[in-house]
Amino acid sequence: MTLTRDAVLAAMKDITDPVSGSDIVAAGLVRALSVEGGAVRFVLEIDPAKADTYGPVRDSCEAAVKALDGAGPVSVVLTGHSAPKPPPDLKAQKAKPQGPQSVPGIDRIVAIASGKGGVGKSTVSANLACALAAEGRRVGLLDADVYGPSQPRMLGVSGRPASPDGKTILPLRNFGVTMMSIGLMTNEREAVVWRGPMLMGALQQMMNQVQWGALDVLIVDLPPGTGDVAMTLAQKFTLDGAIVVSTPQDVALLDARKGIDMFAKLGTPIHGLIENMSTHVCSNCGHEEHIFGHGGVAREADAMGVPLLAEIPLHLDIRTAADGGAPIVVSKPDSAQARAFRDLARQLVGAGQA
Ligand SMILES: Nc1ncnc2c1ncn2[C@@H]1O[C@H](COP(=O)(O)OP(=O)(O)OP(=O)(O)O)[C@@H](O)[C@H]1O
Repeated sequence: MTLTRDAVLAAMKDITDPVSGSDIVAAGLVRALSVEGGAVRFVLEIDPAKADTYGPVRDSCEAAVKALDGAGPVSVVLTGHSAPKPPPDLKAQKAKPQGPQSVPGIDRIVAIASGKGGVGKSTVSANLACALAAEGRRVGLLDADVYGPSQPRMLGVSGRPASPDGKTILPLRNFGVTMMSIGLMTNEREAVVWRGPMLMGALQQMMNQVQWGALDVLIVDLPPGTGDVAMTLAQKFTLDGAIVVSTPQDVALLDARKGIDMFAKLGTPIHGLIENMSTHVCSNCGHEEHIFGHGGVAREADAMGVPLLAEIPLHLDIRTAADGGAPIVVSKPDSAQARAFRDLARQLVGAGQA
């Protein structure tokens, strides 16, 4: 049975908001609900001062949704709706000027965004970073997906980053890419309350306290959608450009358009669109088919006057490589699939964008 948003919301109707006394759905706590296949993600927007009270509520939500027919992985994150007094560890934030800043040592910052989750933004980011490294570029990859960090797995790194002096953070490194993930700063099983100031503090820490070294380009893998992280990043740091990843489906394109609009409003140049899961090539017989349609992203790019940077095929090897901790660009560098990413990297380098 296909799981629907309505079924998810109905399942939580019996869970009471301990503050207002009404159910959590009616109290308006459930935000950013996304149901894709069986995977369910949403945030509970709460008063950060009451984070402890809401821990059990979060657990009840997770249990109620998991019990539904067709439910797969369920992720519920607590997030704060009011800005409390900044905690004392945000001194760095106060000292910084207000406008977008560049980061010393980092020549370019390029954000990889998507309107919709699951379109392959992290896969594209990992492969692009590795392909740029193979071109001899000094590349950093910041996994800023606070809701589902995936770069440590994709780049095959584990362990927590060290901070020998308590001030600087030593990033991880593999395949020539220097990598850091906001997700590595939190305990995996801990519900994180990403309050606005905390998010800003975390991003600033990632940019300024991680020892990136000298980089030609820092790729930032954003969370899906047009949320706080993308906006904070664009407002606080000088972004050289954004790349928006979409599948050819109308629904993904609709969201991709929102992403492009957001960057346009924030004054971030759009380097272009990438169509992911474009053509499917059967790994047995080589037959090509267009599972999600084809050419939709090219038409959209044309209509919006932004370049179509690449069409990445939907191929089993891309998924198994990413899941196995060595992106296709590294594990099968001569395959047609890897070539799509390598051409993309060369194109960006040629244009002075990476
Ligand atoms: N071109 C492709 N061919 C085959 N599998 C792909 C391709 N691109 C991505 N995938 C697979 O699709 C799944 C989702 O990809 P990924 O995690 O990169 O998406 P995302 O947009 O970053 O998702 P989210 O931001 O919601 O976490 C992964 O299992 C990945 O391996």
